[in-house]
Amino acid sequence: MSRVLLKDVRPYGEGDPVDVLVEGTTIAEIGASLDVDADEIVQGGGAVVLPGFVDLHTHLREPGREDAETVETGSMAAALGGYTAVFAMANTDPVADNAVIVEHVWRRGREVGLVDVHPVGAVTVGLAGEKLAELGTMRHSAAEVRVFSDDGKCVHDPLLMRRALEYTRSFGGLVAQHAEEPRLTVGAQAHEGPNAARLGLSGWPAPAEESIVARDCLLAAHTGGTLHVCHVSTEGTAELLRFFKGRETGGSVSAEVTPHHLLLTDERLETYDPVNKVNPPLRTDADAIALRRALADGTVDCVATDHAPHAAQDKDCEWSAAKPGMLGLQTALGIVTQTMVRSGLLDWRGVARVLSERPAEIAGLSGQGRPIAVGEPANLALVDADAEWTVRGAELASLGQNSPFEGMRLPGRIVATLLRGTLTAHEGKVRR
Ligand SMILES: NC(=O)N[C@@H](CC(=O)O)C(=O)O
Ligand SMILES: [Zn+2]
Ligand SMILES: [Zn+2]
Repeated sequence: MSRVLLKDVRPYGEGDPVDVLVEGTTIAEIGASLDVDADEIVQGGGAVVLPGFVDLHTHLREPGREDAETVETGSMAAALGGYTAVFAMANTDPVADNAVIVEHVWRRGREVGLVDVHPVGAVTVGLAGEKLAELGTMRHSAAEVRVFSDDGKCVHDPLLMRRALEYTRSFGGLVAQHAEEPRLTVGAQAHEGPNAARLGLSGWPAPAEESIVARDCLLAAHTGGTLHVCHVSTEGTAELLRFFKGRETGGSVSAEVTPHHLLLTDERLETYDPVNKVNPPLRTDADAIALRRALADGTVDCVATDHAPHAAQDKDCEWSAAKPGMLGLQTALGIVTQTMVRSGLLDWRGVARVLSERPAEIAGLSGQGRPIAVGEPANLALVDADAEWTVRGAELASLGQNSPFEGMRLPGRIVATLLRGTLTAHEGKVRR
């Protein structure tokens, strides 16, 4: 059995440094200055140990756009970012709306072996919003799909959404909704407000998101289904979630916020640089502040990256022609450290909750988001909380280079990532 010794680390950033011995796939011993042999020693230098991160919202672009990202390059980015599990969205080409495609993505993830790649199944055939996909077949495939989403598009037909909630309920699945009322966002290019007006960009109004969130929370309660709200972007959505989560109902609702919606606002649109184009759009300062608060108090359950790599030709063009989306996997921890930890809104226990424990619970992953304790699976991320680094899109593992954080100095560096006891990343390099 292989043994990895993590020297001088602080679980959840608490107490004096200890050593953590990993044997095979599990944590075997935790104690001060362990005197044991190991195949590999990782010098922690006081680094914070957290459970490996779980991303409920990743775009890996395979099949179909392997020029933007593949399961392999996306897995590398994930490992370097501290992730041990990612959920690969279904808006590929062909769409992951059947057992063949989800099994392909699942198998590729296993072959690469750097992170657990869980395919998300489409809710409707071809993401067309007209007919339910074969959800049960995907659930019972080798990929064991549990999370279903038409992300990129909204399941806007309320009857289809109702049926999806009812059907997924029958096998313990959930529907992750991209909340965007399409009639309110025809031609939308930017958050509807003074900045978009001044820049001449057509608006994406907050109620386009909020009206769908309210409707779907009502449907989840009525059907007893499980709803997950993707990339919450407005203060109003946070208020709605607070209201619906406070009600005693049969259904269940969870929500995620992206790192970019925690940090960036539509003030960045001034330059018309399409690296800032994303769906839902960057909003106002007041929204970002409300989202941080909602994440801190649990109204928004977790952080999900919405990692959306794009090929250069889809971003290096005029604003209206550019595709929406931004890289996220390798910068998420840095943004969360900056917006949530440095601001005092979350401690490292809280970071473990929003980046690992809650997403693992929402998706029903039994081996992820576990306590850092003897006998538990060794899915771990080591974080140098004090180190700062400068983001360079070209140096990130993704094929696409569309990072809006280019040139920013971020706190919080991933020292190492372990997937079931095996180092997948160490000192900025992927381990194969
Ligand atoms: N977020 C984005 O702006 N783009 C995503 C789709 C999505 O998450 O809605 C993509 O697939 O590129
Ligand atoms: Zn989306
Ligand atoms: Zn997405």
